Amino acid sequence: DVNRLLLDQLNQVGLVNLLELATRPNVPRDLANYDFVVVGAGAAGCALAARLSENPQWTVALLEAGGVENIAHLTPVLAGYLQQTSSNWGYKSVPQKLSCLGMNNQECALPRGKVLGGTSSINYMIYNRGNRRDFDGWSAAGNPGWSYDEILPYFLRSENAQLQGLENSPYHNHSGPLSVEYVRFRSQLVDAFVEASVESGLPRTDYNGESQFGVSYVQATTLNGRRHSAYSAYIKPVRDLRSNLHIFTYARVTRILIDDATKSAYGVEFHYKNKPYTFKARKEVILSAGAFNSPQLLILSGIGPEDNLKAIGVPIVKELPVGRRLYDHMCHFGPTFVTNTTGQTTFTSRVTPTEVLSYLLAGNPATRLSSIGGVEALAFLKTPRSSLPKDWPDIELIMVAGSLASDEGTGLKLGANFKEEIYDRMYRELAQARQDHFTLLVMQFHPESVGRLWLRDRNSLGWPKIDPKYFAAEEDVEYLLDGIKASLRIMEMPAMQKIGARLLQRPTPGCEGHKFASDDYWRCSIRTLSYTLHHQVGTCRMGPESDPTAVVNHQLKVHGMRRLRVVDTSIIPVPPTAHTNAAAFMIGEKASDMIRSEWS
Ligand SMILES: Cc1cc2nc3c(=O)[nH]c(=O)nc-3n(C[C@H](O)[C@H](O)[C@H](O)COP(=O)(O)OP(=O)(O)OC[C@H]3O[C@@H](n4cnc5c(N)ncnc54)[C@H](O)[C@@H]3O)c2cc1C
Repeated sequence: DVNRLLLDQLNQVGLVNLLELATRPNVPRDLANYDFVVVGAGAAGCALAARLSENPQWTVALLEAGGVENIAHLTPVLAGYLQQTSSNWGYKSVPQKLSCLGMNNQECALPRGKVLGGTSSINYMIYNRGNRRDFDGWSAAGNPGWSYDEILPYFLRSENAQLQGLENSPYHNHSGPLSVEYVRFRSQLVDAFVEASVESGLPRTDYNGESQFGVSYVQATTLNGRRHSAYSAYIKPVRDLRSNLHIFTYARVTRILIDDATKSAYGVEFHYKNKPYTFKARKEVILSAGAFNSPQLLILSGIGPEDNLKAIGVPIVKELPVGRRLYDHMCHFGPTFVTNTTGQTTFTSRVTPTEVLSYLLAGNPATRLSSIGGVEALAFLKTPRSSLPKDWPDIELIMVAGSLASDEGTGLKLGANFKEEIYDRMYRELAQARQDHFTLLVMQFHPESVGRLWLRDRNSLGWPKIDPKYFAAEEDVEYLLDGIKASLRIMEMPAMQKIGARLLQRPTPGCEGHKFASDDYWRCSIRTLSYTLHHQVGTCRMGPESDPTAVVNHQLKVHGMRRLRVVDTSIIPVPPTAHTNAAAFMIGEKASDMIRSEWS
């Protein structure tokens, strides 16, 4: 019927969310009581709140600092632009000495989602779970319940896979809330890359299946070519059906309320439209505010390292190493290769009005608009330097049908804080000539470098200080160098020769003193074009009480505290062999079971 059709169309373009905000603002009632107060509607927070509210006896408040998604969030090709919107918290690192030399003021950009859906609403939508050994390692480190065999059911529970050829795989489920599909739009460049990878000896693989090792077209958290965020997957389908689930946007939590005598959390303070409010939690307060904001909230509430709490004048409730460890996955943004093809690189300005109409109105999932920011394939490799077991990759190549030139310097360059001269001297000409090209981002999975996060003052609306210390360990650069060499070997394969793929002959600014493409040139380039894939973990590290680096235990309860958990990627103890969004959903799902079994 016409109304339904109209609603469907409005939904497609994200307008329903905006209307919802205008017509149904959820105004908080001061001092309201809930069973559970969940802070942050990101990947883990949405999964958790949706699962907890399945029990009609329990009331759940989900508090989110940001607003709602719109058409830009839903359209995968625009991923790179979202970092410049108010849906990004906009964090930057403190100036780095050994990395991000190509960024303004040597500050690495550290985007995070600030919107219903959190970072799952602004990320690049790559769906990737990790290696069996990652989780077995968590379990062996004193975290019972987190081995691969025990967490796989939670990855599956969240997934609704529409992956051709994997219909019968025991590693995929087809009935969960989160849609996972292959990106339908594919360039000739990715076909050549996959073929060349196979020619170089890599097997074709399902990197979320039995073995990660090899090459695959990318699996994405999209539904019919549109972003499927935590909000779209978990909350939207149920929010009108559950009167026990209350969702508040633009609600910025500033402190956890704690009874000092019993060390029990009993509520939160937050700001809504510049006014302070309090919510009480009868059962638990759960922080799902992400790898930067969950530790910030703990420290603001007196749970953190003694020196930091003393320095900012917050009374100590519990001394814990909050923020003391910060891991991430660092990349080299490149190498970039030009090709003899035409019309294959994802230039956003090349999107035609016909493609837009066919995507928006006919819902065609196979247009350029469904490309997840140009990412088309992943390859998981081992470098000769790795001493890890043979089935545990240490490098990933992320094949992107473009570069900073794809949006002519209007999106990614600004989002990542690249200096103008990087764009001018390496990419501008590619954009002007609409020269076909692609980039292989080379990412290291298991870095030795460890950063940290702390607070400079007790301003609850301020930014945490973040020093990721990328490449403090020299060895990390050597891994990426090996990864770059592996990518160059793939370029020598016949499938790459067929499309005339050759290294872009534009030296990285600042590295001209080294012979182009020599080892020292690449080492310099790695420290200059240092690009994080935003997989920050470890700031509220999970581990047993005996572990001096641990903040939460295996049930995600904050050590020494009662009725307080952290449920998000900050609990991940070491960087996984994966991008971190899938793990966030898994953590939300698993936490909901732990909470259910405790309170039921
Ligand atoms: C640009 C970018 C691209 C990425 N691409 C990928 C990818 O392709 N694949 C992948 O697997 N991973 C990717 N990641 C990483 C991945 O998306 C995140 O690790 C994951 O989504 C984090 O989930 P989370 O639940 O831990 O936190 P988040 O999703 O960040 O959720 C935290 C939520 O808490 C809210 N919040 C924070 N503080 C407060 C407060 N004080 N009061 C109220 N609310 C608050 C935030 O606004 C946010 O909504 C990317 C990340 C970024 C930034």
